[in-house]
Amino acid sequence: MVLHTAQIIVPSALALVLHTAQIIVPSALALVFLTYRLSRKQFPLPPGPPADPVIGHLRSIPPVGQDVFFYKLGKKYVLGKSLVILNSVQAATDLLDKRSHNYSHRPQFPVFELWGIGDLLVVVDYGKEFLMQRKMVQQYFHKEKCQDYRPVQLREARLFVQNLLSTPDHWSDLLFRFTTAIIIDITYGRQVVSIDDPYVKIAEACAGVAAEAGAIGGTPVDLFPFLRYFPSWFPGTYYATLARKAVDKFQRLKEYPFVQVMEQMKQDDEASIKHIKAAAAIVYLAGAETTSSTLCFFVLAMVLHPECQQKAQDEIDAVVGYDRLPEFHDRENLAYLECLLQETLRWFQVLPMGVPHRTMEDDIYNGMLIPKGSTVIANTRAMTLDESVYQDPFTFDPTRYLAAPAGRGEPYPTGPFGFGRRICPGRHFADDTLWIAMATILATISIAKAVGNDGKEIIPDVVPVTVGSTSRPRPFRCRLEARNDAASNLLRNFVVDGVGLMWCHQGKVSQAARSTVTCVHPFSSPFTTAE
Ligand code: HEM
Repeated sequence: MVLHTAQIIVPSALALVLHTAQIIVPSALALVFLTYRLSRKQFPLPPGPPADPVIGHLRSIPPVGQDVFFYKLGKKYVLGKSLVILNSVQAATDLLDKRSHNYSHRPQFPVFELWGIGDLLVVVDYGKEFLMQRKMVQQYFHKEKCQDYRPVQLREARLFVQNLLSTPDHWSDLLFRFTTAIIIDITYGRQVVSIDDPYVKIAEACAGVAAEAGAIGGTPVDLFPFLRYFPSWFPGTYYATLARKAVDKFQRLKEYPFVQVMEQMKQDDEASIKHIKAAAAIVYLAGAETTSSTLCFFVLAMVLHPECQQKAQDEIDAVVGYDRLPEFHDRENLAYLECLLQETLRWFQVLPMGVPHRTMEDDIYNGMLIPKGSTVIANTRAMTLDESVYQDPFTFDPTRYLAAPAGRGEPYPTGPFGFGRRICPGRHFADDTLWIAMATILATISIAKAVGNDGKEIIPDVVPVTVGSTSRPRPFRCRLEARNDAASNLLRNFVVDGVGLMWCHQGKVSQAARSTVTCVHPFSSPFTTAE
């Protein structure tokens, strides 16, 4: 017997629900289930599009561009059943924030389990293990604590632009190394000084695998976990096979840095070692690629909108001047740059559909039943394109946030960092990294369209590539040059402990060149006797 076939279609822009899998159960069991369901029958399931028998809507979900697919569908349907897509900030805050006690679980993630990292915070189900890891990460990344890491972020931002000017064509690789270097320094207490640093290589390898791994919680093997036990020739097992091949890369991400830290370790009990290892690994995994991809969107926006770049540079020149580089304390005086950062987060998101949540219990929302165990997805892409909130939502326009008459006073985007008890614990830290990177780049670098062999400017494609759950701009070329002599001199003169760090060119630098910038290293500090 096929369950959950009936759907009521209610046009609305709120959200929608899809039946990812309709289950065939023996009739006795179905009877129990149906009796149970009859008592809830006064509340309709949210509507969704027509489904196939057995596999439900599996065939209708595209492998790429799911955020826009759900955004368009959300204009037609309201909340639904097994897979609930929330397309409005209102629905997401009502459910994921205000009823977070019921919406903080995660669905099963067989792909992560096959990688051997099913115990990491981002995928671990709500419970004891979650609370332990979440507390640990939050303890080191709450807003005030993040100020401790600013010296490292500042140093790396300046090293990044120095290296950018030496090898401008590698700008997107350098961005990844920039965000990874910060994470590695504050997490494991190690300064990245070489282009071939093993920590960066490990992060790169894992990011590469994750980019090909399908939507988080949305691959056939996530929707039908039993597929993991089927041979690789069986339809729908592709992502399980891929995951098995990558297991060693993720184990290395978890183990390698930790082994290094163990050498400095005092004795500790086994349970805390396990939690610390997992918490450090998720920071390593979740922190670098997300931030560097957001910065790639920023570079794209600057190439396509030179007028916005000019406005931000004029503001920086007026506030910071020409004889120093931006510092964190300048932030409060750079209102346009603030809007530019927020507009970058709204324009495109690195995780346009966040990470799926799951309900613990049945819930009634706006007269509709959201059954226990539903997978709930906050579709941030749809929220940031909501015409009732943002005028011309596809246009990159930082002034939209300014009060009238300069702008329209539209709200900063809600959702790029998720919702409720699972909201990104690294958001304050990421915000600082994004800000100092943008401020330093704009103060020193001019970003322009590349010129092709035909002498014409190359206009990059604005539509990002969304593979699986993550989005980033399609690879594009651009022209990056020092803005003026003052900027060149400031960069040339920026040194760490008296020695400029051009690690892109020099490979490794000597111990003497290493920074003495001090900061607390969250996950190594519990072990080390003296830092
Ligand atoms: C621009 C950069 C970033 C973006 C856009 C971003 C976005 C997100 C989103 C959308 C989620 C899912 C939230 C939810 O389930 O509702 C998430 C979770 C998470 N993020 Fe971030 N993130 C960023 C940077 C970081 C950084 C720098 C760190 C570490 C320091 C970090 C650590 C985590 C962790 C540990 C989780 C899992 C939280 C949980 O499941 O309880 N993220 N992030």
